[in-house]
Amino acid sequence: MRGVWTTDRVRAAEQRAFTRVPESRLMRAAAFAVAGEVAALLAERTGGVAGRRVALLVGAGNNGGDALWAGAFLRRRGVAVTAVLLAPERAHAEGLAALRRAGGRVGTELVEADVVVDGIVGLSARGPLRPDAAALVERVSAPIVAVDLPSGADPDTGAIEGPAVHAEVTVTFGGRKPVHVVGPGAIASGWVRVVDIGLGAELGEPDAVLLDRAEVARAWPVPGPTDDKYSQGVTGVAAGSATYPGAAVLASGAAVLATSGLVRYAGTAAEVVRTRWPESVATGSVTDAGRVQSWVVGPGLGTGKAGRGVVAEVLGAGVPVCVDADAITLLAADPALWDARDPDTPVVLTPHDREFARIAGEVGSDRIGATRQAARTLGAVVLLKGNSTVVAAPDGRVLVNQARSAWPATAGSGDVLSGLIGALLASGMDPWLAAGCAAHVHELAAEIAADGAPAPASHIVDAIPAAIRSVRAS
Ligand SMILES: NC(=O)C1=CN([C@@H]2O[C@H](COP(=O)(O)OP(=O)(O)OC[C@H]3O[C@@H](n4cnc5c(N)ncnc54)[C@H](OP(=O)(O)O)[C@@H]3O)[C@@H](O)[C@H]2O)[C@@H](O)CC1
Ligand SMILES: [K+]
Repeated sequence: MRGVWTTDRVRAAEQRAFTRVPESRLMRAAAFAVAGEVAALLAERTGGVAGRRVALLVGAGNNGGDALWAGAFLRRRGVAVTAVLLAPERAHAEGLAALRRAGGRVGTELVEADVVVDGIVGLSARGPLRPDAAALVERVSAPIVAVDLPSGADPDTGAIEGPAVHAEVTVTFGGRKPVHVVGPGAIASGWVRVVDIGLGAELGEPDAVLLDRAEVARAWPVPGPTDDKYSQGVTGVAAGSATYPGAAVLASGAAVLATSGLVRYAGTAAEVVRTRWPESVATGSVTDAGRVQSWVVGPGLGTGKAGRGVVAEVLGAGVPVCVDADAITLLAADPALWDARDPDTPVVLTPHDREFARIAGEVGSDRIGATRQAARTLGAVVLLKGNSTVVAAPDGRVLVNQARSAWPATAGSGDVLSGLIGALLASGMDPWLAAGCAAHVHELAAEIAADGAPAPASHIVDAIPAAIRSVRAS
């Protein structure tokens, strides 16, 4: 798992590292990596490095120092470097001297450049770009390499509440920060390159993790020679209605394709589900469904009395439950429904922002913090949907699944995700990991289904086997 650390943690690691390595050496290591990335981008965009032009946007702190040192390294490769100082009297003195020694130019006006380096602000960033920096960034048309993070984005939340840099590449040090993985900052970061400048060992346990594809592959249930349809887990799906059977078909289909376990559908869309997924066992009610190892409840269920009864029944069934869509709305409107919950069985809630607001208050700008808090308060795994999906467990663990495209954002897509989660819960997987693995495969299936053009949720279901195959081949 790749880690994500908040700025407090990075600062603490930095202080520990300074007892072994002088600050200036860490800065030069950071700057050297930035220079390498700038040279690679120059070569990719212009076919060469020597003789190309780079402008450095330099703020008042060490982020600007990194940029100035990177400029000095680029001079050695024959690049024409001009530093634009936003706060000339506070620019990093050593970095400035190094750039001047190497033959770099220094000014306060933006010049024509093939690549621009954003050294305006890094870990000490507060709020959006200030007007002078914003005016400068607005005039940049060349691709930008951001030092540590795109200036104007909040390092700890990825929130962008005004003008900000939108980078092609971000070079960061030691480990990812929340800005690189969540919120608009994750998009503004562009491609993120993490460089270990000697901080890695000092960082300790991460605040959040990103699941690697290989980890999803290892966790995904694969039947062994002694397994049968029951030992792989039986997923119950309580979703959809006779009038709106779509959600039932999508959630059941996702569960059918996710594992080799059995799927039992319970609800008024039984006829349609049985026709579309003949391998499932479809009955009219939860009471008649028989034994299951997990329930998925909510998609297309409706928010009336009948839906309420179904939610109460599955919450009291003594098996893990994935609570989605209408079931979340029902729980929010009637907290007494929680009383039906078996306290020993895990619940995974899968809200989008509006559902989250109903059950746990407005998400706000700190998506990781809000999800972690909700998981603790509700005593449930909470999966907050979004461009980056955040999954928090009641014990404080957080994982982030970053989308590579926006294709999953389509009608019915959430029904597919809940079916996948339900099947993994039935297999006995840790609920937090189950939600993370399901989000990963869901996103990949959407990408495969889309293949560059919009794909409806039913095609996302059909792409699940290809997504699992692709994950397992990694
Ligand atoms: N961690 C590590 O191990 C290593 C870290 N290193 C590097 O150090 C960087 C952190 O440097 P840092 O702490 O000196 O401050 P930094 O981020 O440059 O900010 C400078 C000043 O900008 C201002 N400012 C604030 N908000 C603003 C805004 N929105 N728009 C415009 N300006 C704004 C504010 O000044 P103010 O005007 O408020 O006094 C602030 O003090 C880190 O990101 C990495 O690049 C590497 O060198 C080596 C290893
Ligand atoms: K920056």
